[in-house]
Amino acid sequence: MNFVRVFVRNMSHKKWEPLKGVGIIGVPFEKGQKKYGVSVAPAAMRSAGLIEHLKEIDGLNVVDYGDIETVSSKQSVAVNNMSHLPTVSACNEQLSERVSQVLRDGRIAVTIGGDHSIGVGTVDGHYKVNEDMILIWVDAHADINTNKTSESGSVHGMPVALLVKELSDYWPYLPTMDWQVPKFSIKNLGYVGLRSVDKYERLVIEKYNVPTFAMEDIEEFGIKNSINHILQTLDPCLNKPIHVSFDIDSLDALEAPSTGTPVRGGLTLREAINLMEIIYSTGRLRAIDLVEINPALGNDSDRKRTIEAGLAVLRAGLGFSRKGTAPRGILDLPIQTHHEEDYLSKAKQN
Ligand SMILES: NC(=[NH2+])NCCC[C@H](N)C(=O)O
Ligand SMILES: [Mn+2]
Ligand SMILES: [Mn+2]
Repeated sequence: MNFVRVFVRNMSHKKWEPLKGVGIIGVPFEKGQKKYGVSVAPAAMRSAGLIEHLKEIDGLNVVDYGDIETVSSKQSVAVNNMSHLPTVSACNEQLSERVSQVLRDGRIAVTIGGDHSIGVGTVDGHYKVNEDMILIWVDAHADINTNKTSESGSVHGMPVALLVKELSDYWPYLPTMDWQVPKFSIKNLGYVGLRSVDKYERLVIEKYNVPTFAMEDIEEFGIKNSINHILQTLDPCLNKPIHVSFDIDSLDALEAPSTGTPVRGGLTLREAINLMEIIYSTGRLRAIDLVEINPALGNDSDRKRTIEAGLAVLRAGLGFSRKGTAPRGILDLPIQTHHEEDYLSKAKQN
């Protein structure tokens, strides 16, 4: 009787078996934009103690899946207004596989970029494992240009448009991208933090009614209501896996100066931490990308501040509590605080 009940419960919760922990993937890649240095971020994050910091989170098991090997593609196909497409494509193809592997291993996939063009690989890899996933794009920018609407020709401004099926007809044939079939629906996308949106990007967001909390909306509703509204809208039954693609430039340029396309007037670190804590607390967060940290930009203090902000965002998304955690095995310890000692010795004296 007991056995049957346990068995049934396990069956119905098959998808939400307890996670084994997180898997870290580094993507030292910068060909999705034009500035030197964003490819250094995974190494900079690692030497700032990324793995150790995450291991300090109570009970979190961390496995490092290493870096994606990024090589310049020798294929010389050119697509109009799309810089380094074959190289971007080759990196994302590998990344997609690695993300799927981490998720299939029962871990949250934490990907450290790299520029935001790597969102193609992370979301593609997540979608292959969880077709019902929802995507929260936290960014100053919408990254939903096509090669026809982009003013920069940089693929880091195009990943969302490459991913969503509703925009597939707006692209020409993209050589080297055959591995990636845009199946993800724009109906499962939400934006947080926008404040630099190109004309056609705005058109797309309005046409498809993408739940969007730009900075002025966050001003009005606060970060907590904003993210809760997005989660409710995309997933009214509150049972879908969540992917957060976090561009460090969503933070105010004062909080995260070392990034390629900074925009003033962004999220405070406190808002970003709160956002990640709320998403973590759903128990459904399955993938985080942290992108666009560029340690080569700014001075030492800029670099340090930006990396620390990135670490704080990741920790908040993975269960770190600002209230602190009790030491393990506390029940076995004789609990006696200094206060109690004082009190007892005073009581004895009297
Ligand atoms: N991931 C980023 N930081 N993207 C910035 C994109 C800027 C601009 N909208 C463009 O398409 O070029
Ligand atoms: Mn971005
Ligand atoms: Mn951005």
